[in-house]
Amino acid sequence: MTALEVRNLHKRYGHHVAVDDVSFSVEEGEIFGIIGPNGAGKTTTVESIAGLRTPDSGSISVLGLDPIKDRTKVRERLGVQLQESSFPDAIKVAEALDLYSSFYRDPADWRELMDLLDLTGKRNTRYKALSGGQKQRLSIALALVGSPRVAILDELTTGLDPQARRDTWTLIERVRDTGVTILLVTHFMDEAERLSDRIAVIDGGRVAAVDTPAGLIAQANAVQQVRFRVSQPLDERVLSELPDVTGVEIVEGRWLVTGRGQLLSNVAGALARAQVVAEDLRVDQRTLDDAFVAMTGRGRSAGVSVNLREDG
Ligand SMILES: Nc1ncnc2c1ncn2[C@@H]1O[C@H](COP(=O)(O)OP(=O)(O)OP(=O)(O)O)[C@@H](O)[C@H]1O
Repeated sequence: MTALEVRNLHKRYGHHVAVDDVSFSVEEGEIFGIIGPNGAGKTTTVESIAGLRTPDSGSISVLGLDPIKDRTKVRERLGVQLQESSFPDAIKVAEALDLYSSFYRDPADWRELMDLLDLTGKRNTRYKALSGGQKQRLSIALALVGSPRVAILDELTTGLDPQARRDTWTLIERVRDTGVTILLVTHFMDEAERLSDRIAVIDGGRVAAVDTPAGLIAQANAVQQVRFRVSQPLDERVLSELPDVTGVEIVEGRWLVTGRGQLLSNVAGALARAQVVAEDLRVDQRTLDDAFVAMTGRGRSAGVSVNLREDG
């Protein structure tokens, strides 16, 4: 069943068009990522889904309900963790969870949630005394306390250290495993790639592509490189004449082959046919980050955080 359906969404602020004909749908049980440069219209889109902004035109359905007309019913079913949530400094973790759960007719067991989010040891700690990671985990817990069927998580791991980010990812997967559909807005390509079943790339208020992470990487057909040394002489044309190869260089005895598509298997096949053994073979693995840059023409300078994969 479709959990979320956004059709031809438009939203402008004065003369500025923030969202320009955005459409996508999210199936129940999916983690659906939204990525895009700063100012792309991501927050405006998810806040419209949450009923916090009124679109100029287009339609939104959350589990078959309209976020504006059916506001109360949507609130019962949709959990929202937005950017920069803040709570009263003096409130304690358990108090905040207890208070928020009282807003819902059929809340989750907040003690279980506190446990799931590894906050039980901090139950009597005041908000101001929590670390950044603990505050973030509390805001996720509060987004889930109403037992939502759909959760919106906006910039989930901004400001967290690498270990806390990984712990948060594991946690989100656990939440998804309980059947919650998750809409994840993120600047972090590694986060989107690791967590999302499918991703929408939004750029300039428009959807540039919707696909699985692997599909987006393949669609972008980004440039790849294969590097190796050879122990026997090799005619450069064996490689330069291969389909999809755009460049061959030899730098200090090291071959560097640049190309697209099935570069690695093409190069490996050509070397095998020439009976040349490649040594110290390295492949620059393509990531979602490369696909994003290829699709939007933007990288770090546009405010996109680039996280190199550890195995990259
Ligand atoms: N309340 C507002 N009034 C005027 N302009 C706004 C308002 N909110 C957003 N905008 C503008 O609309 C555009 C889209 O903003 P939005 O916050 O949706 O983008 P975003 O993709 O979430 O960006 P970021 O990644 O920086 O959070 C931006 O150019 C922004 O400056």
